[in-house]
Amino acid sequence: MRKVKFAVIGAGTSGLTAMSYLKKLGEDFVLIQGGAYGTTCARVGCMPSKALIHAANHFYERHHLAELGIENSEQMSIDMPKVLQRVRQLRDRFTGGVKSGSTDQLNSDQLIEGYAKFVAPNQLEVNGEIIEAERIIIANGSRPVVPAPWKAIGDKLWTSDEIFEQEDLPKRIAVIGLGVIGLELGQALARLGVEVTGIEMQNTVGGLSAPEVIGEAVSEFSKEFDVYLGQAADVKLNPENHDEVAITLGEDTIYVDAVLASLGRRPNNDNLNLQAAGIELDERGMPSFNLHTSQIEDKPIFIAGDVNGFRQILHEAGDEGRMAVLNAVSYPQVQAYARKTPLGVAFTDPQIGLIGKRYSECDESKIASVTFTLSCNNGRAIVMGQDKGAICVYADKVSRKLLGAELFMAEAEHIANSLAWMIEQEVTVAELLRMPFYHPVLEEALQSALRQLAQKLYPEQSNWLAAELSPLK
Ligand SMILES: Cc1cc2nc3c(=O)[nH]c(=O)nc-3n(C[C@H](O)[C@H](O)[C@H](O)COP(=O)(O)OP(=O)(O)OC[C@H]3O[C@@H](n4cnc5c(N)ncnc54)[C@H](O)[C@@H]3O)c2cc1C
Ligand SMILES: NC(=O)c1ccc[n+]([C@@H]2O[C@H](COP(=O)([O-])OP(=O)(O)OC[C@H]3O[C@@H](n4cnc5c(N)ncnc54)[C@H](O)[C@@H]3O)[C@@H](O)[C@H]2O)c1
Repeated sequence: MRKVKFAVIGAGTSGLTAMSYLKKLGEDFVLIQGGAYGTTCARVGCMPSKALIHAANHFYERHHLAELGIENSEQMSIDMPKVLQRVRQLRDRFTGGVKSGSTDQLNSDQLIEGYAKFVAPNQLEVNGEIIEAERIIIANGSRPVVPAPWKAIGDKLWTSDEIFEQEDLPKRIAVIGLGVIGLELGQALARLGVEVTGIEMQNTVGGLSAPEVIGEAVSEFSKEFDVYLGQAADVKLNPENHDEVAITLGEDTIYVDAVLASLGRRPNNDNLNLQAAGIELDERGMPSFNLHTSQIEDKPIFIAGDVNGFRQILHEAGDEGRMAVLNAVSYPQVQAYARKTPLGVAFTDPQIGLIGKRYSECDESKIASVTFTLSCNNGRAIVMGQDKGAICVYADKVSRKLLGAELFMAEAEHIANSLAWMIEQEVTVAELLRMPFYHPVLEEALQSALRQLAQKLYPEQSNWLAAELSPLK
């Protein structure tokens, strides 16, 4: 048996953040990593997906160059194996960078390769070895949801773990689940020339909840690939041709060459035998933990990153790793930390930005909201050929503070970040309007939406000409 003060399970973004702090402090720790190194983000997540999207968007631009007077662009062709090879080259560069700055720097006492599971409240077993740790940080991530019956289609079933490994792409792919992964990859595949069928069981895409923004998004994506909403799909091999997958959607059957399942990600806590640590699990198999401390019950055990099932995105995984390690070090004293304003971006074209409270989470009687469509009048969007999409902004009627926004517009990533900072600062709509907006920029669409919102929020304000200026103090 090995005894250590700290054990960190999982060398992903969250676990590495925690480990690096323990290393800096010169603490006695082990990092236990099962599976490939380099983090989900760099290996099969954020980075390879953005590399594929980048190539797809450049290729797709050929359809719009003629209207700018640039000729012959429609004759461009694509070398798919080369596109996929570049994705893997970039992935290797990113994972190499992660590894050289983290796990490669650990000695054999600090790094254990293998899958950890609890055998007692403070004991983990890895490869038959028992590690006794005073404090444990669980950061072992998540994996794609794959319905068991779908596995019958064998290697025609892909998730984000398999897609970037392909040497080439087939003619027809069904993307089932149009959340963030399904939309990002589905649109990229379509832009690379694959016939994509997108299927989503809810009546929305990409996590949007503001009705008019959903409408704009569905209408835009439907121009590039077939979109079926409110449909649960049945997936089987075509009994008459095992080279094909048959997807049943109500009365219809669609035949494809492969299926990309993008149905969400399941926390990996189920491979940890948490019951042996005396941890109670709820009906979904999740432990009870504090979102502000990362602590599980009152135990010296902390849970961070995708495995806690809270917000499965990178900056949250990093924050939770920080919170978990600070509290693991100070245990039994634990500090509660504020969570940051929710912020999500889908790297589609146009992009989706979800900031602050979701529109669907708001009590409509307590908010004022405005939806501004980009086709209305935004000079920069028109010049860029991006005058499509919509912005929904909403604020509390009493405090007049901005509560959230749902964006479907070009380069939403930048406005989404700025809006998250503003909501974090609890600004009112009037305060926001008193900030500078450059011309001609896409932010002017936000300014237009905020002006309309202000008309609703400040009915007493008769002179908006003055209201956008701050008197000199
Ligand atoms: C296709 C895709 C695109 C994405 N794009 C974005 C994006 O653009 N922006 C964004 O913010 N987020 C994005 N994400 C989400 C982001 O990648 C994750 O939120 C983040 O990587 C989670 O980090 P983590 O540390 O919790 O887990 P991980 O990085 O998954 O690390 C957990 C590690 O623990 C290991 N492990 C599992 N079980 C055990 C065990 N029992 N013992 C030891 N080790 C174990 C796993 O093998 C893994 O290496 C994307 C995800 C995917 C799949
Ligand atoms: N840009 C980003 O930040 C980014 C990109 C990719 C992934 N991620 C993270 O990865 C996580 C997983 O992404 P995801 O897109 O797989 O999950 P998701 O939860 O965003 O979307 C899954 C979608 O699949 C649908 N679905 C589930 N079962 C279905 C079925 N049987 N038939 C049809 N539709 C079904 C759900 O209704 C949902 O809309 C997300 O939580 C996200 O935060 C982030």
